[in-house]
Amino acid sequence: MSISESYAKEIKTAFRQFTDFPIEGEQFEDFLPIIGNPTLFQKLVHTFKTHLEEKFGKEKIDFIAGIEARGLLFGPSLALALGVGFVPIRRVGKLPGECASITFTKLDHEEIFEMQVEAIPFDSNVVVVDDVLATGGTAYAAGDLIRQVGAHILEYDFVLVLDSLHGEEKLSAPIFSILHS
Ligand SMILES: O=P(O)(O)OC[C@H]1O[C@H](OP(=O)(O)OP(=O)(O)O)[C@H](O)[C@@H]1O
Ligand SMILES: Nc1ncnc2[nH]cnc12
Repeated sequence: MSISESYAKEIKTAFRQFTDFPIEGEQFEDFLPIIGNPTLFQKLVHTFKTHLEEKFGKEKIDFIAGIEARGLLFGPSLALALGVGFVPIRRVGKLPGECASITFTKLDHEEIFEMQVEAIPFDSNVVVVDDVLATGGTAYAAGDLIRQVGAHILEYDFVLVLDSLHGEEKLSAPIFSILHS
């Protein structure tokens, strides 16, 4: 078994499943135990870093953009490991200054996400990160914000993709995921 396969196996085991969260009928995949364990957290960051450096080299990525809430928890660590900047994508009303904005649907409600327009210079190359890709609405919205400021999405990186929800079909940039289920 390769190092990346063995790390992926450990990361998979650490996910916890919660039934009927956040609403009835949903099976929630909780990745927080991974970042609660420094050894696993290192392995998570190492897996993304190794993949991104192999695919894009050390120079091409300008920013990691992390999606609220869980993309904000490991995105900065990955950005630091890669030696690139980190930019947060947050729910409306949390970021000061001029923001790009997008409205989308998440489960049973509407959400508005924002990104500061001066956070990413025109023409920058960005990797968007989050814990889980489910229906793809959140990741699509994040991608729209990146494009609104004239930057490019090199790739979306997830810890887990829920293949049965076909979120990938909504996205117009490549996807990398440590795990699929
Ligand atoms: O692909 P989608 O169907 O859009 O779902 C994926 C999103 O859902 C989860 O966030 P959630 O809103 O549950 O958590 P948060 O309130 O902590 O951001 C997850 O962290 C992703 O951001
Ligand atoms: N099943 C799930 N687990 C974790 N995050 C999610 N976001 C949407 N669906 C999810």
